[in-house]
Amino acid sequence: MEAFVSRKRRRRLSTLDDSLPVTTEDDHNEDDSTDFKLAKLASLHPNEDQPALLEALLSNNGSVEAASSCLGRSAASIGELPSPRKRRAVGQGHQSLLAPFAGSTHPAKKALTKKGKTLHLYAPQDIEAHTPCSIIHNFLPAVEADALLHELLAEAPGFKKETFQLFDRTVESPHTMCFYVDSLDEAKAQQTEYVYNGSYIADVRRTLPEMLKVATKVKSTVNEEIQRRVRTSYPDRKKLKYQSPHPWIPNAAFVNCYDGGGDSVGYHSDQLTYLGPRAVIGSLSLGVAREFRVRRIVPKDDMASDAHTDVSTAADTMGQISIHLPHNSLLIMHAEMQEEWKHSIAPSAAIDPHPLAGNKRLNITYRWYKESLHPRFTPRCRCRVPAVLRCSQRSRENKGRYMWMCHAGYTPGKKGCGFFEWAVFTEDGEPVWQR
Ligand SMILES: O=C(O)CCC(=O)C(=O)O
Ligand SMILES: [Fe+2]
Repeated sequence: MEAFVSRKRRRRLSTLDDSLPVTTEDDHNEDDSTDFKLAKLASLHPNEDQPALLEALLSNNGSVEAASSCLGRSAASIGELPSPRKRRAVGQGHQSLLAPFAGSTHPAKKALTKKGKTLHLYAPQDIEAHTPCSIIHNFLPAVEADALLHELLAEAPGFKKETFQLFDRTVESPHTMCFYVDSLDEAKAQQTEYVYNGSYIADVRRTLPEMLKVATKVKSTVNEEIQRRVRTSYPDRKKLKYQSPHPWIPNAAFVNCYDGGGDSVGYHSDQLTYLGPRAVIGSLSLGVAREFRVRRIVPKDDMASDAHTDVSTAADTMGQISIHLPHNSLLIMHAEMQEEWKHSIAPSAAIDPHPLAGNKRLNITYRWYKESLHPRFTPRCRCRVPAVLRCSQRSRENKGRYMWMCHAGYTPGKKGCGFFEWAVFTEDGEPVWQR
């Protein structure tokens, strides 16, 4: 904090400042620009990411002090804990249906998970009742799944690790991946127009023949599943606010490769920038079976009320659910997933090698890139880079609101401009441009 207080004040940046009310509580600081306030907060809460800091600032009317105490209530309790939290070992055995919920067409009202615990789910009925996902086992005829796996195994040695920025550290994802689109024109546009983590993707490939064939089946199944979910699980049997009423069209895919149990992907929500609100994703697993873990996002305000919650355990407040993803299973992440839950592929101490893939798991996440969210339409930040679309998840006050933000914070070596603008969408999730 000292360093920031004693250093020369930075130039006031306009856009974010305009959207943030300047508080009178912070008497001496009311001239501080928002990025200065963010920097102060970041120095006080190094474990928080920039969006979380910004949300804390927003929901505390721009007061660094109030935002810090809101974020800090949980951090302060670290010292009070007598010992590091002990994780209880969880049985890995297969399970039959969760009897009381079997046959239910509605998601259970009461959370089944508890702080620090992992609930393992295998049966499709349980998965759809307790998570925002549905799963179809043995999705493709066996020969087709094998052909697709062969096609991807031949590609995988050329895949790369993704890099992203965590404050001033550049971090590599602990698995490799590659991006595929359906036409050469689209690949060119992706390489020159679409920005991810502040840079362009150099290696964008054309969807392979087996992938394309399978995409047709994924498309019809995902659309059927969306309709079924609306009928069986959503209030008044209506699609969610901001969810598209149109059929889902898979036109892009990230293919992930996990080579051995050590490869993984940490908890995250998928970027909505080009998919829009309430995105649906079809995720096909091939090769080694792995655990897909999901957990509900808990607003910071709720966590703060738990005296024994610290920053490291906060994520675990509600516990997590592990979904077993065997070879040839299609997982559908429904419209409520990205905004309200996070997901990950957990590292695994032991895996069963697959006859074709050995230690590898290949995964295709089919996505629908919306033309209306092409970067030629979306706002640019002051770094002149298309802004990133995020959903406010951590503060109760702004929960569910969408915002356009400077891409930085995710970009290796870039500092960012602090750009922020609330995003406006129609009921059907189409962007409404304010300019
Ligand atoms: O490998 C998986 O099943 C999930 C991958 C994932 O989360 C992603 O590509 O965003
Ligand atoms: Fe993801």
